[in-house]
Amino acid sequence: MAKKRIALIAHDHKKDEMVELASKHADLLRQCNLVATGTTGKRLAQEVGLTVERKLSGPSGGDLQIGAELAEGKVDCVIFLRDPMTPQPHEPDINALVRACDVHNIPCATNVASATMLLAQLVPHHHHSHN
Ligand SMILES: O=C(CO)COP(=O)(O)O
Repeated sequence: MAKKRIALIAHDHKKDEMVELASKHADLLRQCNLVATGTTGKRLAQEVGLTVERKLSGPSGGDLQIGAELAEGKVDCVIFLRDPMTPQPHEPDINALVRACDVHNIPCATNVASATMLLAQLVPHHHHSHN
């Protein structure tokens, strides 16, 4: 089965949570192709040791780059830890990415609880038969 391509994006106040989430699921994430916005990707590489393709930072267009890939069928799953308490200058870009997920029916988790459930479903478990 082809590797899943997962997009990982977190706003500044959510980056610690993203690093913690990715650390917990590092074994799984290492089996995937990862793409991230600039600063999120940098932290995941430096602090979790993941290999991540880095796009531009969100406010410079990173969300749009990921949204464009997604529209072309190149993204299987999005984890987007948005900060619901802080206005973002690039809110239209954020909405565009989440909208693209809905247009193309791509799973998009916007908080740690849903991200945890999504990741648990991502890779089919291999059952060993003991017959
Ligand atoms: O702003 C973002 C998503 O909207 C995230 O961008 P960074 O990962 O570059 O901080």
